[in-house]
Amino acid sequence: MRVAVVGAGGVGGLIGGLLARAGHEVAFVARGATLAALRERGLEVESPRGTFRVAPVEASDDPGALRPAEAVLVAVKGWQVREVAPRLAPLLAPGGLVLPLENGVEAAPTLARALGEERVVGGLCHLFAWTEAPGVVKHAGDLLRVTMGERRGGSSARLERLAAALREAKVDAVISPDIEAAAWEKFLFIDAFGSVGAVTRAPVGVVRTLPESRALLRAAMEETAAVGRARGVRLTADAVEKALALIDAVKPESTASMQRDIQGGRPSELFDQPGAVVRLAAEAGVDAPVHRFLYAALLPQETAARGPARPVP
Ligand SMILES: NC(=O)C1=CN([C@@H]2O[C@H](COP(=O)(O)OP(=O)(O)OC[C@H]3O[C@@H](n4cnc5c(N)ncnc54)[C@H](OP(=O)(O)O)[C@@H]3O)[C@@H](O)[C@H]2O)C=CC1
Ligand SMILES: CC(C)(CO)C(=O)C(=O)O
Repeated sequence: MRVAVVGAGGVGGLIGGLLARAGHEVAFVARGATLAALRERGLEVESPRGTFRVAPVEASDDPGALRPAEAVLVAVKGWQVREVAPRLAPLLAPGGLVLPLENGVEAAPTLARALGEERVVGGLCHLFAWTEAPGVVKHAGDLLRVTMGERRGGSSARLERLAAALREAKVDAVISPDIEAAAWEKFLFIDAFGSVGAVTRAPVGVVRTLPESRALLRAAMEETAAVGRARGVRLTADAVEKALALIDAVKPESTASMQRDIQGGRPSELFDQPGAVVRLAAEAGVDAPVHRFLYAALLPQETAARGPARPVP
């Protein structure tokens, strides 16, 4: 299968690298130091599912310079989706699909507005990966799952083909009957994990153990679930309990990627996670005081990292 991966960072480098190792034809949209490294040395992946190098690597910073693909995997940060979406049309082969892998719940609608509803499926991933150096990706732990689904619900032949390719690549591919609910389930987990982690500056083992910070985690999750339900998302009654169980299953020293970006003084997905909850709550007429606090408390640091310009929602 020919696959294009937009963004060769933690998620895109790992999944694209594994697909290439399994014999699929993979092209990357990358830029700057990452593009230079891919062209000079190829892509290096270190994962419990194998440590290997892919070389040569087909890569460009211009989506129009790459041959179209049957599947386009979008693995940039949430705010970067809005920047790249209008440039991706030339990457899509006739009948090709776009799969977003971002945290948050806005990547798929953003891509659908830019590329057409029919082109875009829903998606998300569960894994811990990061860029060690440009073109060098590390993956830790057993978790390596991609969940996807047609946005109108259920599966399709095109998703089955992509799932088969991912499984050949040793990625656990799951097709969800309700991808919107699956995305919100991940969202209420990751937003609370990252936002409360960033505000407390503590790893999950500390946050989940102190009763006061555990209560904040739960309150954030309940608020996000209420916003989702007000918007018609079919979250199960035990969605918050399931998200808390996931928090309890994570290694105690873990932090979420948004939290690491905030603590590292880098631009983060603040506007795509707690900022999005505040925005989506206002649209749905739901009060979201916990997220208004989390967002306000983290905004000065985000502004310092980005300068005064905010990404356009
Ligand atoms: N890392 C993880 O473990 C997980 C992450 N996620 C989610 O996946 C998404 C991606 O995260 P992650 O992989 O960690 O992010 P990274 O920052 O590691 O990777 C994103 C990559 O996309 C590149 N990029 C951004 N814009 C462009 C562009 N216009 N053209 C070419 N390349 C571009 C970036 O380049 P540059 O460095 O130049 O900006 C970077 O290499 C996020 O939404 C995250 O929340 C979900 C589950 C787990
Ligand atoms: C917690 C984790 C690794 C789970 O997939 C994640 O999504 C993130 O850190 O952004």
